[in-house]
This record gives sequence, structure tokens and C-alpha cells, in this order.
Amino acid sequence: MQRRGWFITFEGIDGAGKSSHIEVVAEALRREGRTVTVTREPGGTPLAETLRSLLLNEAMDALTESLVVFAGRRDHLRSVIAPALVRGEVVLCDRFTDATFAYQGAGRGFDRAVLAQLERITQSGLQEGSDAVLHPHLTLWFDLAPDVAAARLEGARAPDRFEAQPVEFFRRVAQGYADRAAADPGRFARLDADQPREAVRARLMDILRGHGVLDAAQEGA
Ligand SMILES: Nc1ncnc2c1ncn2[C@@H]1O[C@H](COP(=O)(O)OP(=O)(O)OP(=O)(O)O)[C@@H](O)[C@H]1O
Ligand SMILES: Cc1cn([C@H]2C[C@H](O)[C@@H](COP(=O)(O)O)O2)c(=O)[nH]c1=O
Repeated sequence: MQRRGWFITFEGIDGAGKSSHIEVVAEALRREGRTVTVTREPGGTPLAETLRSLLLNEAMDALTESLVVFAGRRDHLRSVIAPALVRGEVVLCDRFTDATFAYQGAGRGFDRAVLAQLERITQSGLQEGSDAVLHPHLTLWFDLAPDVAAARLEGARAPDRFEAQPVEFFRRVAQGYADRAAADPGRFARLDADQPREAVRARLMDILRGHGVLDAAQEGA
């Protein structure tokens, strides 16, 4: 796909704090005149939101989880993400395929070579005449120790099927994110999420200015 917009994903284990910052980033971009689509995975379309609800609530094995997330992703890419990028918008997506490698791959122990195949199939054929595979242009990785994340989530909300997993599961998921970041350092920007919100936000804005997503002249956005 011809690059006209920005596809930016927010990643991290449950409770890392990424969702707290997405609207702040969207507002900063809108102030600079950009059109922004804020979306999430699993979800982002009516079909994918239905699949999200199944994924978070119904028992299923790791292959089924993987197929469910990639099915939703295909619909989301075709209906929302790819059209927004063609229009030149900034797409801010709360989780994407790195979460599948971290949760289904590292967390559940599902075959990462199969996930890589599903990734290629699902994320290509989005523009007629092109077989390019669409990946995020920038991934903001909120890195937080699993025990700190668990303490933040305790009592905050009723846990879903993933949030109810033991801390060992999240140690594997965190390692899964670290492996993805090490394999693609140009795309990943790591944030130390064990900081007060304001410090995390300042680092986030620095990263976005450093990558030319936000105007570097607009300090203090
Ligand atoms: N920097 C921070 N310091 C302390 N608490 C925080 C910080 N950032 C977020 N929190 C709190 O931690 C909890 C999880 O935050 P949030 O929902 O943004 O995380 P998340 O990464 O989006 O998690 P999930 O993916 O599970 O939705 C919330 O109660 C939030 O208020
Ligand atoms: C995209 C994706 C998500 N998950 C898991 C990770 C979370 O526990 C839930 C929902 O996400 P939220 O950030 O709490 O809204 O879904 C997953 O297992 N695989 C994926 O590909």
C-alpha cells in the first residue's frame, strides 16, 4: 500500500497504561490539523466487536483464539484502517498483531510460524494490484513489570478471560513483546510505563515529535 497516513499502534500487557494516553495523543494531532481515527483490537468494526466479546468471554483453545483475532483484524483492516490510511489520516490503534504474538504466541505457547503466516495473509491484498503486507509504521510499547500491572488492575474492573490469568502468563506475554521489539527495533519505541502518568505522557510526545508524527516546533503539546 502506498504510504500516505500514519498507522500507530499502542501495545503492552494488560494494565500497562496505554489506553489512558490514546485520546491525549489524538487531541494533540487534531490541534495540528490532522484527521485521526482512534480504534482498537480486538474490535473496531461491528463484526470485530462481536468477535472481541467472544474472545474475552468464551473458553477456546489457542488456535481458535488466533483465528478469531485474525478474522476480526481482516474486517477491521478492510473497513477502517486501510481506507483511513489511503485518505491520509493518522490511525491510532489500541493493540494490533504484536498482541497476537505476545498473547497467543508467547502467553499461550501457540506456534509463532503459523501466526506469521496468518499475519502475512491477513495483512495483504488490501489494495488492488498490490501484495504488500501492511504493518504499523510505529508501535508504542508501554513496558511495565507484570506484578506492577496486576497491582494497578486489582479491584479496578471485573477481569476478563485474559486479565484473570496468573502473573506467570503475563511474564511470558511481556517477554513476547520484548522479543517482537528486539526483532523490529526501527518500528518499536519503548516507554518505561513505571512512571507517573505525566512523565509517560511527556516521553510519548517526545517520541511522536522525534518520528515527525507531531510537529517538533509545538513543544508542550
Ligand atoms: N502511570 C500510571 N501510574 C499509575 N496508574 C496508572 C498509570 N497509568 C494508568 N494507570 C491506571 O492503571 C490502570 C490501567 O490503565 P489502562 O486501562 O490505561 O491500561 P491499559 O494498558 O490500557 O490496560 P488494558 O489493555 O488492560 O485496557 C487504570 O486504573 C489506570 O488508571
Ligand atoms: C489484539 C489482541 C488482544 N488480545 C487480548 C489482550 C487483552 O487482554 C484483551 C483485550 O484488550 P484490551 O487492551 O484489554 O482492550 O485481548 C489477545 O489475546 N490477542 C490479540 O491479538
